[in-house]
Amino acid sequence: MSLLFFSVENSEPYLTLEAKVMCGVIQKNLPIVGHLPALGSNEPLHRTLGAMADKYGKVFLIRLGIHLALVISSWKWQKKVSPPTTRSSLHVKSLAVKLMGYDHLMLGFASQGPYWHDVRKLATVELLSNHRLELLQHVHDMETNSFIKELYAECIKNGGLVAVAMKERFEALGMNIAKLIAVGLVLVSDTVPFLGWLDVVNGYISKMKKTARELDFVLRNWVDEHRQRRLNRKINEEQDYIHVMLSTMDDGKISAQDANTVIKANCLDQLNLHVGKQRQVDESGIKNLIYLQAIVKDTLGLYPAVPLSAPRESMEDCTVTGFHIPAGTHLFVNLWKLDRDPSIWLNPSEFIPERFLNDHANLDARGLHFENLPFISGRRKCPGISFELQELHLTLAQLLHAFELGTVSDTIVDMSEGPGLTVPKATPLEVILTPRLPSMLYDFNKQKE
Ligand code: HEM
Repeated sequence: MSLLFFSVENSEPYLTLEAKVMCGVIQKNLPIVGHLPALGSNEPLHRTLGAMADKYGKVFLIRLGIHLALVISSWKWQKKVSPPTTRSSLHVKSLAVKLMGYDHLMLGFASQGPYWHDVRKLATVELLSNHRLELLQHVHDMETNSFIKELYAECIKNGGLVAVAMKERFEALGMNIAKLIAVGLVLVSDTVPFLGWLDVVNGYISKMKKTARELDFVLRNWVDEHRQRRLNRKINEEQDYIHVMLSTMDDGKISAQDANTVIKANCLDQLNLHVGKQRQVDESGIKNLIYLQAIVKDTLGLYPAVPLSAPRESMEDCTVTGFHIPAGTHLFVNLWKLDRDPSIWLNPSEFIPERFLNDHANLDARGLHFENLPFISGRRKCPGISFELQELHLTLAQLLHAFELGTVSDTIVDMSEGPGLTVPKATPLEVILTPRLPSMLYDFNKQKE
């Protein structure tokens, strides 16, 4: 089977418009059942298609304007229609795609072909390669540190806690990092915002606290060991300094007691500063934060930033497990529904990161496991996976380590989704931040000097 993607910014309003005009459901051996009022409503398309999957099954056809579209909501089906090396694909031509994708020049909007191939290679081998991300790890660390520092400073200025609208903050952080790391993919904040994970604040404070404790534990062990090693080394290094002080004493310029005090203070100051810096979690510490990784996985499953794959088109007639699929049929994979399959996940709509510690411990989100596909799989899978995971882990770790998070007046966070290609929150997220760690870790004393 030959399939292909195209991406449409704001594709949901576009699809909804067309769907309003002529939309019905065809199932194998079933007639069109009529119009779907829900498609004309404000409900996000992935939810509408998800509800249809509950009614009509994990695979069904809809009529979308003049096109037929196959909608897949099960990982078993997705596996059958999206082999990683699908060839000879045809790009869906549409005016909307042409206009919004700069005449198919943006990577996500480009037709499969030599241009897409070259730009994709540039993105995966150069801009977003693991090697490059490793080289530029300090950019991630630096930007995330100053993001946390800024929030911390606001807390201090406000007498200990502050209410912050997070969306803009995350957008600015993502933008800064993306600009520095992948100049040329600026599209990130426009089309692939990656902020949905903070929604987990909704009733999950205890899980956040558990993560913070995990961070404390891992870092404390590391710091204790490190502090001891560092102290020993520092004492050796100070030997030279001591010799100088002793000779100054011999000259009668300083007493032995004063010399001792100066040496100790000097030694401890430097050590505190050094250890203080290390107590802020960095990229190298993330691999030990198993629970934090589970939180990110479960959040990506519950709130995939791209809930519905961009439609692809079959170039020729084909059969998918007994179903006849005519050439020109569009394909949508409902990633949102797929990640909530009750035959795989216990209580799929609930936030239970523990599932990734036990039964599904070996699953990762990189497109190898079809049960969990927030970045999709195959040739058009997201090239920003490593970048994104690095950023999510680091920002979440730093944030939960540095602050207690709460909601304004302890209200439940409104989780409703707004319209768009990605899943933005309908209402802005405001959280109350209260520092957990001493200000020494953020170099405020040093800054005052
Ligand atoms: C949580 C964050 C993200 C998620 C869940 C995500 C998910 C996805 C998915 C599902 C697709 C395939 C869409 C389709 O059906 O065509 C995709 C494509 C893409 N993503 Fe991401 N993405 C994320 C972040 C990023 C970031 C940070 C970047 C860039 C630094 C990025 C760059 C791209 C590009 C360029 C494509 C198009 C690839 C192509 O068409 O060959 N994504 N993403």
